[in-house]
Amino acid sequence: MPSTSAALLSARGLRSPFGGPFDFDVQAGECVAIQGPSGAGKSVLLRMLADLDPHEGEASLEGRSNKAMPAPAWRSQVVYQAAEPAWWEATAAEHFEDAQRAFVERTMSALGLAAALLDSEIDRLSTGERQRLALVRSLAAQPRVLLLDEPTAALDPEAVARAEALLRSCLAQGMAILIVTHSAEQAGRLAQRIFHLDRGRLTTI
Ligand SMILES: Nc1ncnc2c1ncn2[C@@H]1O[C@H](COP(=O)(O)OP(=O)(O)OP(=O)(O)O)[C@@H](O)[C@H]1O
Repeated sequence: MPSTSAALLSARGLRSPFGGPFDFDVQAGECVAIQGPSGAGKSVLLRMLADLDPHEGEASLEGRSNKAMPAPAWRSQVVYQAAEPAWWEATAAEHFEDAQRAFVERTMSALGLAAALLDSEIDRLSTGERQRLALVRSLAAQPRVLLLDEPTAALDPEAVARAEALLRSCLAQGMAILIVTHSAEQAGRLAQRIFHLDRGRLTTI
């Protein structure tokens, strides 16, 4: 599914024992939803794109291969958010730089989160609060490409609407988003294209 215009993100022959080869382009400002049964290889695809899982083939950002960049440089621009994001400090606040504070509080407010939650112990937060804070953390990295693995699975409908509005504003600013979602409604609301993955093979709906 490669396209002719310059893509923000490209996959060429990207594959592992768990899926592929994947060949596709995603444009700046485009959202692609990835759907498919449990175990189909959706997370593996995102993790290969973020250079977090071993793979053959390559991913490129505006034509620049991930092989030509140190992994941390690639991962700072192509950010993967796991379905169950990891936290390595006691509070969310400790995961942010001071310079990010204004952005973090603004983004938390957009997601319906009180800034006081930043200083709560992560373990005491609700699953939905942690999930939204993970989205704040992903966005604070200012990625060019955001790879989201079921980012709203734990959220109520109002919180889902807030998260989707935020993602739409990111798309309007030129971010590319790939989102794994089991919700056909969410895919329809957010995505310009839907990829269907089954047993590691990709088709476009
Ligand atoms: N490092 C690994 N070692 C062994 N098996 C793996 C590894 N990584 C992924 N797999 C297998 O690859 C398959 C795809 O896993 P993946 O997590 O991508 O599925 P998924 O489509 O995201 O599923 P779900 O919707 O349940 O999250 C699964 O069968 C999984 O067990």
